[in-house]
Amino acid sequence: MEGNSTIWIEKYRPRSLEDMVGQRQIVERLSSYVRSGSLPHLLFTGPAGVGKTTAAVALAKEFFGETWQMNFRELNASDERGIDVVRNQIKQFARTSPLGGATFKILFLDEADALTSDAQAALRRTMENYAQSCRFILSCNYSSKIIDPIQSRCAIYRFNRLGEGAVGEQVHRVAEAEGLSITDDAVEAIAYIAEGDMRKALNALQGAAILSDRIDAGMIYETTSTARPEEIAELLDLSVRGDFAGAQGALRTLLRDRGIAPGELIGQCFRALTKAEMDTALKVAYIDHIGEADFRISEGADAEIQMEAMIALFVLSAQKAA
Ligand SMILES: Nc1ncnc2c1ncn2[C@@H]1O[C@H](COP(=O)(O)OP(=O)(O)OP(=O)(O)O)[C@@H](O)[C@H]1O
Repeated sequence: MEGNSTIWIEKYRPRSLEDMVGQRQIVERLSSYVRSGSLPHLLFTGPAGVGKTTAAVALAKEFFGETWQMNFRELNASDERGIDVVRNQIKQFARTSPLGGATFKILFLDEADALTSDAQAALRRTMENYAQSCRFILSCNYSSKIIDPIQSRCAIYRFNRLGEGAVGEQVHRVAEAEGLSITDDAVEAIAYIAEGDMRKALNALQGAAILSDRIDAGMIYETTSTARPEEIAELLDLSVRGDFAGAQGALRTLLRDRGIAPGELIGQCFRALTKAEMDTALKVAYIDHIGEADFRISEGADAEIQMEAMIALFVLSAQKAA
């Protein structure tokens, strides 16, 4: 079956701006460039998997039609971060004339924030010198890492994490196209796991579809090694009630039996806490304990010991607050 051999994020990458889900304001503004036939340099910022590359490719297709591949080039700045990439590849592409009757070319530079500041300074000059023949679309996670003179030459587009509705819509589309049946709970589970990242969402769907063409929430949590939100809520609830043995048992089940990575589990506890309705002082203490454990694990401390220590501190803080 084709679906098993192709990566769905590529197979179902929207081919036009109109086919993208979410990001409506951005899609509308980008479409108006196509209608007017003119394009400034653009800076796309935002988290992974929300449509920055997709929008750049779709924009090029809509501007150039059949000749889009001749007039569009994608480079990833994290492959080569120094000034040479600007001097060689970028300048080389920018200076040559557009083809097939196009009035300019588009260079899409992914992970532009990986460029060194020297490389960014050279890029700024290239953007100025070849603005007639080439428009730049720079993409990055944080615009603060892009030097001001580049930012001021670009129209800035901030891509947000996709909402649960948008993720669900695309998951339904792909499931239908692949002939899968999927429960509402499974769609919800995918949206929970994805945290607004469509790449994560479609990979979770494809991972579960290897097991069966009838997908439920359990399969999604299982194949992505993620705890269910109810399990996290129970862990927190046991510790708030001061039941250390119970919380410790729940934690060990998740870590040892279910094989959930400590980093993932800490992230899930953090997300659950930020939304939880509980005493503010206790919530503050819990978030502080999470930050401490997260930091220590990142420094190389034993993850399981740190997680248990975190639970112990949860219980102590709850007892103090009682
Ligand atoms: N808004 C969207 N609508 C539909 N599908 C999307 C959308 N955003 C992302 N996708 C899907 O997720 C995949 C990854 O998205 P994309 O490459 O555009 O991410 P990105 O924002 O450029 O992330 P990165 O910063 O990691 O490069 C796409 O191939 C597409 O299948």
